[in-house]
Amino acid sequence: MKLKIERGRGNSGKRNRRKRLGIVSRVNWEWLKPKKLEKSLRGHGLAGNPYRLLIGDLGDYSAFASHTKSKTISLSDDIAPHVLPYVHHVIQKYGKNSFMWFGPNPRVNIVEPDLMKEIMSKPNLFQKPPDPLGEIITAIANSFQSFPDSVRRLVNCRFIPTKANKRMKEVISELQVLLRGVVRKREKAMEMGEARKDDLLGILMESNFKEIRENGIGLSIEEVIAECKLFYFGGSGTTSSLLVWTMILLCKYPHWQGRAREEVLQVFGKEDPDLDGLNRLKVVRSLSLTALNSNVTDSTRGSQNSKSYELGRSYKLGGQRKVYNKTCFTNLDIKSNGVFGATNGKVSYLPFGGGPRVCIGQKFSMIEAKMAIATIFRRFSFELSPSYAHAPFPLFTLQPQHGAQLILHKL
Ligand code: HEM
Repeated sequence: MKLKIERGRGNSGKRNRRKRLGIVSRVNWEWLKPKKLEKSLRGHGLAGNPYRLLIGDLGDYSAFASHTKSKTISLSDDIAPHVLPYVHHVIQKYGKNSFMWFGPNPRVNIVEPDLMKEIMSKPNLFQKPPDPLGEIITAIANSFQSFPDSVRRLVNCRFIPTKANKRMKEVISELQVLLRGVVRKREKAMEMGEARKDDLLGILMESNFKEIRENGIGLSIEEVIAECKLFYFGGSGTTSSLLVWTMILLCKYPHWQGRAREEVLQVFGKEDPDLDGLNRLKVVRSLSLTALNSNVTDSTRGSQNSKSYELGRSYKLGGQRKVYNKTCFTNLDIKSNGVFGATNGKVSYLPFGGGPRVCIGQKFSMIEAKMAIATIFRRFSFELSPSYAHAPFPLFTLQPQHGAQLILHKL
């Protein structure tokens, strides 16, 4: 009996200690650490709002986003205030060397192309998020959700069982089961010597199989699936979004639409487009590159360095701080005197990212886009429908929020 009482006391003592430790670590995470980071950021010459408990700038971020989501802009307007209104507001208020709070995590805004390039070229100092697909899915999920849920998801990083979240979880696990089945089938085929080597999964599995056989290390099934999903998500929305903005842009500039068509007809005549001809489409390529400039709105790098790092001549970065590496602050525009008129030359041009983690599909996507453009332009001319409302909307890539209503005229 005595033993029982002592054990009981011991357990409740442990529970109390754990509770106290839990409270201490929450206070540290929710308040002390962000305040310490804030002091260090300000000490390095960066400016931003004071940290607000748990929520940081997320309330303002969401309010600005909801406000602009209900509006449309003119085709000649700068898209930055519409696409990333809060980031734009913070930069207007605090300047280029600024930061904002995503919950208790600060993010530094980087808008100068040279600094972006410097960050992207140093993947050991500025790491890509370990799960870029997770970031994309979270971004997509958040943009569909109402503010309190999305904020709680971001702040707590916990699963909140809302209807949308539950459906998202179901879809993700259905996709996982489906893909695992496909990979297992391929594994069996490989074992029987009947493997397909003419698609991404086949090539990936073959090289992985070889690596395991020769060196004893390789990707797990889950990692193979993650790679395939990354390619699928990274490659599908991006190129179609590029095509849509190229067409919208060329409705605004019918003169350039005419020049692109002339080039396509000159190169292919009545023949179907081929790879050799696509490589000769200079005007089409330049126009696509121009439309691309505002395709991907931002990308993120985390900096986990304990030592501080001097970025350009502007400021030092260091500590466990996220770097919000933005690439959107250029306009979807071309001037009549040249296709690169308003995009400040090639200096600010980073649509495929940069450094060793540059987009692996950039050449492929340009071929895809030129093939689609060549096919459409030979058969149709097009103009914007009066019902088109210009509202670029960030969903990893930029999407036309109300669709892209175009009127096609058969040639
Ligand atoms: C217009 C089309 C495209 C654009 C604008 C684009 C843009 C980008 C950007 C900006 C990044 C780097 C993100 C970062 O640094 O955080 C990236 C990475 C990536 N892209 Fe693309 N992309 C396009 C097409 C494609 C296609 C067609 C594929 C696949 C077939 C693809 C596969 C990938 C992959 C796998 C990565 C990750 C590379 C890595 O982390 O090492 N992309 N893309």
